[in-house]
Parts: sequence; structure tokens; C-alpha cells
Amino acid sequence: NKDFVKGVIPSSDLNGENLKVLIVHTRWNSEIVNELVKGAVETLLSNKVKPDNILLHSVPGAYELPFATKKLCKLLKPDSAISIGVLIKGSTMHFEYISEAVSHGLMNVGLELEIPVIFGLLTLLNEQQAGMTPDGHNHGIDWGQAAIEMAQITAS
Ligand SMILES: O=c1[nH]c(NC[C@H](O)[C@H](O)[C@H](O)CO)c([N+](=O)[O-])c(=O)[nH]1
Repeated sequence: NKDFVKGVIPSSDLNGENLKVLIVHTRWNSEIVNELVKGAVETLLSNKVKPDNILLHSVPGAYELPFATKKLCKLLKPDSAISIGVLIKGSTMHFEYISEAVSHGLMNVGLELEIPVIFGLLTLLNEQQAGMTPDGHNHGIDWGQAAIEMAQITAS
């Protein structure tokens, strides 16, 4: 039906007070990325994650996300990680290849290390799709919620 709500219903018992969450984000397309990071951080804080337990690191671009997320997860041992980047088609000849490689790479990091890695790569056909318009949805919020929920699964 027309008022179908796209997106996810967050779990009701999110509690991040004992969690440490790593956020690895790109500097490519930083205007959009920074908004996504802000959405994720605010969501973590509003669900009781302590500010000192939110670890922020940046990398040049999306292709670096899997390597940096794996190295930083092994070093910092977070309860979960959010990898955030934005690929915009047309600005790269290899849009499909980078997004394919990064999505598989991030999935493997989480499975190999058994640390939940939240997939925060937006693959956009144009900037308008970033959803940063006033009535747009900030996907960073969903990723913050998922980071807590998934960490609680592994912590329980
Ligand atoms: O994060 C991005 N990296 C991009 N390329 C850089 C790539 O991720 C690596 O940083 C680079 O290839 C060096 O390894 C992009 N484009 O090329 O368009 C892009 O849109 N977004």
C-alpha cells in the first residue's frame, strides 16, 4: 500500500551503556559522509553509548574501508563497527567494482573477526539520492541502532 514505510523498525531494548563502537569513515564525499557520521554518533549517544566509547577514524576513500576496519577492529576490539562511505556514480569509472569489492570486503571482516560490521556504504546514482534533504532520511541513524543491536547479540 502507498504508505508502506521503507526502512527498519529498531529493536525496543537498545542499551549501549557498556558498548564500545568503532566508526571508520571516508573523506571522499565528506559533506554527505559527515552528515551520516553525525547521525550515527547522535544515535549512539542517545542510546547511552559513552562518548569515550565512540572511536572515530577516517580513511581516504571507500576502497580503504575493509582494510582499515579490519586492522582497527583487531587493534581496538570494539563491540561493533560502522563503516561509512559514499560512492557516487559518474564520478568514477569503476563505481560497480568498488561498491562490489567494498561490500564483500566489509562482510568478510565481520565474519572473520566475529565483530558486527555495519554496512554504511551508500552507492548513489546522484547526490540527490543521499537523502540529506530536509525531509530525507539520515541512514546514519539506522546504522547506529544496528551497531548497538548487533553488539548486544554478541554480548548476550
Ligand atoms: O569513497 C569513494 N572513493 C572513490 N574513489 C577512491 C577509492 O575509494 C580509493 O580511495 C582510491 O582508489 C585509492 O585506493 C570514489 N570515486 O572514485 O568516485 C567515490 O565516489 N567514493
